[in-house]
Amino acid sequence: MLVEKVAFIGSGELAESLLKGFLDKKFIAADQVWMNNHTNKERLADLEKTYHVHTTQDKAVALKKADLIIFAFRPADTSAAVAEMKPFLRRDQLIITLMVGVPTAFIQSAAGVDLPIVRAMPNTSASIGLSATGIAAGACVSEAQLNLAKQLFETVGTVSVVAENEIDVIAGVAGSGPAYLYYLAQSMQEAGVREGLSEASSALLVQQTLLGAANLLKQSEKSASDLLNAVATPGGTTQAGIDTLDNHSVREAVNACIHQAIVRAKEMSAPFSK
Ligand SMILES: NC(=O)C1=CN([C@@H]2O[C@H](COP(=O)(O)OP(=O)(O)OC[C@H]3O[C@@H](n4cnc5c(N)ncnc54)[C@H](O)[C@@H]3O)[C@@H](O)[C@H]2O)C=CC1
Ligand SMILES: O=C(O)[C@@H]1CCC=N1
Repeated sequence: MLVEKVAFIGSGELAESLLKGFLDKKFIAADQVWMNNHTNKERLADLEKTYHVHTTQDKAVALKKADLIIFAFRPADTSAAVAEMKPFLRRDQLIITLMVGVPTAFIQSAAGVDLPIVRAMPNTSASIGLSATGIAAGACVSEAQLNLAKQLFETVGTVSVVAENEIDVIAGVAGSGPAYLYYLAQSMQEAGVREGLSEASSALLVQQTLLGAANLLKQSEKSASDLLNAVATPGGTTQAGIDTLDNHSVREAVNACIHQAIVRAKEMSAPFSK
């Protein structure tokens, strides 16, 4: 399946991360892309200037002849956005929806048409081709359409095809996941500075440490716990640090963090599941 025209409805942080990744990997060319939002003309002008894509505040223009439509607005804006799009949505268009907590069945029923809708949960690392994305097929999606969505997200990272009820878990682990690591990076950088490093030096050391550890975790045959043990010389500095994390119940905190993110996804889905 070839894609002729892609419309992004909603042009915020995630839409830009995906756009950048898709263009860099040449899955689509800039002149095949229409970016839309409903109020922020300046944002559209910036995107047009940076990526040379088409932009429009008119949904009819964005959606006309679009064969791939990406819903990238916030969950709370779903009903209004789908109502605006309703006259222009057709069964031969593939929709990819990114909103946390919004089931494909809700969009289907709000649109009033049997639309092929793939639910996807990528993360912002798509901008550099390193997203961990989960995708799930809605009721009317053919195998070819699911494959197209898979191919699309494979251009910007790894893809796990899951059942739709697992998307909330993927949101909690991988959609929000980069933020947990940025939180860790912030904390490590601040600690480095507090202990006497310059801001620049601490930032570089932390960036490279995270990058090296992530690459090794991906490339090595060893598990995270084997790799941890390889760093922690018995009686050494690492063990002193890890014992302190354990004393502060950081493992439990990470579990609770992911659990709460998933609970929030479920809370957010409540208005759409009635
Ligand atoms: N930011 C992230 O890392 C991730 C976000 N998501 C999901 O992606 C969606 C977008 O998130 P962000 O990009 O962070 O939000 P954002 O707030 O940066 O962008 C939302 C965009 O939607 C536009 N919008 C609102 N109502 C609209 C309407 N009626 N018609 C057209 N455009 C409209 C806004 O103008 C804005 O451009 C959310 O639903 C979120 O749950 C999913 C995975 C990761
Ligand atoms: O924070 C959020 O709600 C969105 C969904 C996953 C990542 N960002």
